[in-house]
Amino acid sequence: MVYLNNTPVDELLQGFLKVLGDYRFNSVETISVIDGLDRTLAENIFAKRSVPHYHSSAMDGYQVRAEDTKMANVDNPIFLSQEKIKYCDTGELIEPQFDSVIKIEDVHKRDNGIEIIGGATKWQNIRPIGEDITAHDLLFTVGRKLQPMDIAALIASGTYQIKVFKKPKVAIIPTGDEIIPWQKEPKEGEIPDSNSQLFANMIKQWGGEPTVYPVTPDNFDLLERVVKEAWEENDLILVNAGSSAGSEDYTSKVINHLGKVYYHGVAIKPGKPAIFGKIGEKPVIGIPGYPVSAYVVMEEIIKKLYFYLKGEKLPKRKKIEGKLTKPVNSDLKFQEYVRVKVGKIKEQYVVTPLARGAALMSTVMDGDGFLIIPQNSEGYRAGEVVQVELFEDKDFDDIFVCIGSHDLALDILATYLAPQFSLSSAHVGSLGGIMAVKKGETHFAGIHLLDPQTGEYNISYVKKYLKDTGAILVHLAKRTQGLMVAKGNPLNINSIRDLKGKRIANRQKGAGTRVLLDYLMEKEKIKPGEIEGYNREYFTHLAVAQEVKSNRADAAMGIYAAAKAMDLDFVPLYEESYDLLVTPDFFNSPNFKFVLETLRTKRFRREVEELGGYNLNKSGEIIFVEEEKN
Ligand SMILES: Nc1nc2c(c(=O)[nH]1)N[C@H]1C(S)=C(S)[C@@H](COP(=O)(O)OP(=O)(O)OC[C@H]3O[C@@H](n4cnc5c(N)ncnc54)[C@H](O)[C@@H]3O)O[C@H]1N2
Ligand code: MOO
Repeated sequence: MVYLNNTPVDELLQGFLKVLGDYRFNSVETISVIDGLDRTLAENIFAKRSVPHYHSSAMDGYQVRAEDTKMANVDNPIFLSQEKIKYCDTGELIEPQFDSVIKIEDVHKRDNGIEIIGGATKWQNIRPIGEDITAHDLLFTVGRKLQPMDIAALIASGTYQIKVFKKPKVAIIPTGDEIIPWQKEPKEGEIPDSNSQLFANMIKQWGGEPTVYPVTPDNFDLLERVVKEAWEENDLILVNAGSSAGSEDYTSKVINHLGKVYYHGVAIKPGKPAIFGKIGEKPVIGIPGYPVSAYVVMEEIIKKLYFYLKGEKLPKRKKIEGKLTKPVNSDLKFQEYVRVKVGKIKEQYVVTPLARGAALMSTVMDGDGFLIIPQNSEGYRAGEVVQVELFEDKDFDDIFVCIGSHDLALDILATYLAPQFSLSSAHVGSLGGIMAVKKGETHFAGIHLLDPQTGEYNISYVKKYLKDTGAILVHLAKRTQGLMVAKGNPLNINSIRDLKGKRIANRQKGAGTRVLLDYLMEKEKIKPGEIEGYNREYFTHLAVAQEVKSNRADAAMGIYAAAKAMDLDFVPLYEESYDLLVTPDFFNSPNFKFVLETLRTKRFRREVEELGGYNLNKSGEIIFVEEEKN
């Protein structure tokens, strides 16, 4: 074994399966058929009896002999006396002397019998023995994962006990001195054990039986004891964290002591420090600690291994192709798993890469899938068509893409759209939003851009950038922009002039708030060099508010609601117009009508105004239309 080598993922999987030889998760147990949902059959099943197991009536009506009805027609009604018929309900046994059923609505009841005006054919409205399932038919083969109708059919055809594969037992061993049980409130430096539940629930989704062991501190003997115990009780053992090069990473030492490590380090990112070993015949795997690294190793390696050892077909991720909105670079040494958001604009998928950090659970939570960049590839350019493997098969028609400046009103709007629709938003600032509308990469964008010449908001930008594409500007809110300062305003900051010599947290170029700050600074003839932190950029109101809150900045330009959310003081400076810039296509779709109607409701307006610093009297008003030119 080479310590922390860099084995390509496919080579590792093949090699490790070879190491595991004939080992399989194939213990079998017998269970009642009614407990069989989602269980995997370990036997072939043949029908014990036919369904139906007797000739039965398919309708409510009268059993007759077809022969007796032959002559009946409209002009020649036939009367059948009580002895020649028998009433039956749907599903009832057909008596041997009869061979046909006439529906109740096709007969006229008479005293002592019925009258019919049409002949019945033999076997009409009768379900013969075995119509559905015939005794001795092969129903299912080994490996069938039982579904609700399967279980119903098994019961109907006489199988009550079934042999299924035992659920593979998977041990999950969280380790690390900083890791505490998930129920405890963490102090600084402590991390609640969230990964174990990630693993346990993935294992459950795969039909396995996870057991989470107590958190084990970074200690060789303690870890060895838990691994031994878990090894006795389980089919697969997962040890979490302690896989990288740090001196307290005991996982590989313990595996090597009890068995052997075959691979340490795989050429994927995130997830590279994973460990693959074997104790006795059982696989023992060390999974990296960062949640996304852990998720990638589970999805890409453990899942394949698990289904192989279970003898089941691997559930594959659905793939779609879409246009990349931003470039993604990749490390040549690794196969990279970039989490992406997917939107569907005019029948085309657009793919936006999310942040890359291996610790960012939110990138899996908010993401729709993986963009997998092969080893030895430098990545992709913006505009390239790329393939995405979806985490879940979704209906993208019900997802509205909103790329632009962020506002809390959009979050509230999202709560009104749910559950029919969801809002997939990316925060790239107002100018970024305008460009996304122009390039057809979003349905709409939130924008608030001041025209320093006219003092007017948004319209001049739409005229300038969207004169060919066309777009509709719909008003969302008037909101108060100002300075967020520490509680009690200890530095007595009351105007833009007071920022001189102070530390600020600034918004990124192209953000409406940044344009406004520059405008106000220009008016006061203040140079960027006179304000510390002018060049430190953040992407949201809350991010800059957080900087003030934690005293890394004295002030930040932003909206009242963000100051309030962070319990900061607020110095109001300017009322701006925050509008939605909508593509003509989306504007004319029924989906946008729903948005527009929501913006105009009292309830929505009031809820946003309650955040403070908002006026929604005119939300939903169409303020400017730039016609589409062909
Ligand atoms: N000097 C080096 N440092 C690191 C390297 C390296 O090559 N050299 N690799 C980095 C990479 S890449 C990864 S991935 C991580 C893997 O780290 P470990 O598997 O050793 O895990 P830890 O260091 O113990 O933890 C990392 C991170 O994950 C959190 N964690 C751990 N267990 C849990 C849990 N059960 N629930 C939630 N979160 C958990 C842990 O607190 C850490 O924040 O190493 C890099 N470092
Ligand atoms: O492998 Mo680490 O998992 O890149 O972040």
